[in-house]
Amino acid sequence: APAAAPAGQDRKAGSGRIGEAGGRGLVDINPPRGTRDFFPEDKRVQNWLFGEWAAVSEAFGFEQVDFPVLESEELYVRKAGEEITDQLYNFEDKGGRRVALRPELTPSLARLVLQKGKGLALPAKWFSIGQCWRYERATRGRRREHYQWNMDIVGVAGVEAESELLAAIVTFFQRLGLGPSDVGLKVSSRKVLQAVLARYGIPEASFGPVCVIVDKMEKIPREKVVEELAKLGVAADAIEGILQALAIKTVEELEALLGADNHAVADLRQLFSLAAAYGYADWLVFDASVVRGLAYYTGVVFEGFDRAGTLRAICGGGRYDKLLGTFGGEDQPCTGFGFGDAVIVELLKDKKLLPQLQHTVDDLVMPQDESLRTEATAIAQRLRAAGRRVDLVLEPKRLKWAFKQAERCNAARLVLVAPDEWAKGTVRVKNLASREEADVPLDQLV
Ligand SMILES: Nc1ccc(Br)nc1
Repeated sequence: APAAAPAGQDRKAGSGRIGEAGGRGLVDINPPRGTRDFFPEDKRVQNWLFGEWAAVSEAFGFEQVDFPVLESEELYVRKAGEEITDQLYNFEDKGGRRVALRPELTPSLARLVLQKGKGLALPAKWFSIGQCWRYERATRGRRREHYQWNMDIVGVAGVEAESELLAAIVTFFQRLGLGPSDVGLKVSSRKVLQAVLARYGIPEASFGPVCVIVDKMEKIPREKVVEELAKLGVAADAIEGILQALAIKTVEELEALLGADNHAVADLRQLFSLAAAYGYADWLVFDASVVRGLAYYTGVVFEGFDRAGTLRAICGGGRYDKLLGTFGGEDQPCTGFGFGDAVIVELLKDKKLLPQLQHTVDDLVMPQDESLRTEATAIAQRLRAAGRRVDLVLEPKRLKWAFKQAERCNAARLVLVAPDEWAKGTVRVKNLASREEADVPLDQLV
C-alpha cells in the first residue's frame, strides 16, 4: 500500500474520543496537539530517512552522539528574542527543577564538548538524530515536534569545516535523487552584519538580537523589521546600512562595500572555491539576506531551499564559535547544521521521490493443525537463526487466510508444517512468486 502521510499522522479533526455510545468516551485516541503518530507505513519512511542521514554522516567520518530530550531550561535562556526560546516547552519538574523539552540539539552537543574538556580529541565530528519540541500557540496550528539530523564539527576555525558540512548535505540530496535544479543552498556570513554594525558603532551585545530581527525579513513586513531594530536602539542610518548590506547580490559587491580584507569576503571566496573543488558549486547561492534565526551564529550561515520556493527552509546551520563561552566554558570553533524530517518529506512527495516501502518477511510459517504447533515453532526459530525474517502464525487458521497473510507481509515463502510431510522429515514450501511448491527436507530449508 502506498505510504500514508509519510511525515507521520497528524492529529485528526474532531475530539477523537471513543468509548460509550455517542462518541463522548473517556479516551482521546489522537496524539497530543502538534504531534504525530507513526503507523508502520509511516515509521518505514522515517527509518529510511534516518538511515540515509546516518549513512551520509558515516560516509563523512562522523560519530553518532545522543542526549536526553529533557534538558535544563538554562541551556536555552538566551534573551535575544529568538522564536526558538520564546516557544520553549518548559516546566518545573517534581523536584522543583526548571527543565525543558529541547527545541534544538546544539546546546546539548555543547554540553558534551564541555564535559570532555581537554580530553576531547579535536576536531570532533559528531552527528545526532533527535526529536525537538516547541510550544507553538494552538492558533498557529503548526507542528510542535519534529526530528532533526545534526552534524557538527568542533575545533576547526576555517571554512573547510563548513565546506564539509555543505558537501554532506549535497550528498544527502543526491542520494535521494534531488539535484541542483530542485534544491539549493543559500550561503552568507554574519560577519557581514558584524562589519556593518561596527561601522555604525553598534555595541557587540546587540549583534545577536539584530540578527534575530533581521532573520524575520522574509516573514514580516520590512516596516516591522525597521521598527524592531529601532526599538533595539539602532539608529536610522545604521538600519539603512544594514538593509542595504543585506540586499547585496554578489560577493564582488560585498567586497566593494566591505573591502577585500574583510573576513566575510575572505570566508565566502574560500567557501565558493572549495565548493568548486568538491564539485557542488552549482548548488550554492550567495544570499546576503541569509542570517538564520539563532542568536549564537558568528560566521558563515547557510540554509537549504527548494528552487520552486513553495516550502519553508529544508535545513539550516552555521558557525557558532562563542556558544561554549556562554555556558561558562572555554570557547572552541564550532560549526554545524540542523535538518528536519518534515519539509524534506513534503519535498520528496512533491517530486515523487518518496520510496514505496512495504512490510516484507522471508517466510510465513504455519502448522497445518495445532498438533504440530511446537514443530512449527522450532522451524520458525531455525529459520530465524539462519537470518530469515519469519512471521509465525500463532493460532489455528485456514490455508486461505495464510495466503492472504502471506500477501499482506509480502512473504517470499509459505512454509506449512503438515502431518504427512512431517512424518517423512519434510515441510511443504510454497514459493509465492513462482507459485512453485515442494516438500523440502528440514536440513534444506535455508
Ligand atoms: N525548534 C523546533 C522544534 C520543533 C519544531 Br516542529 N520546529 C522547530
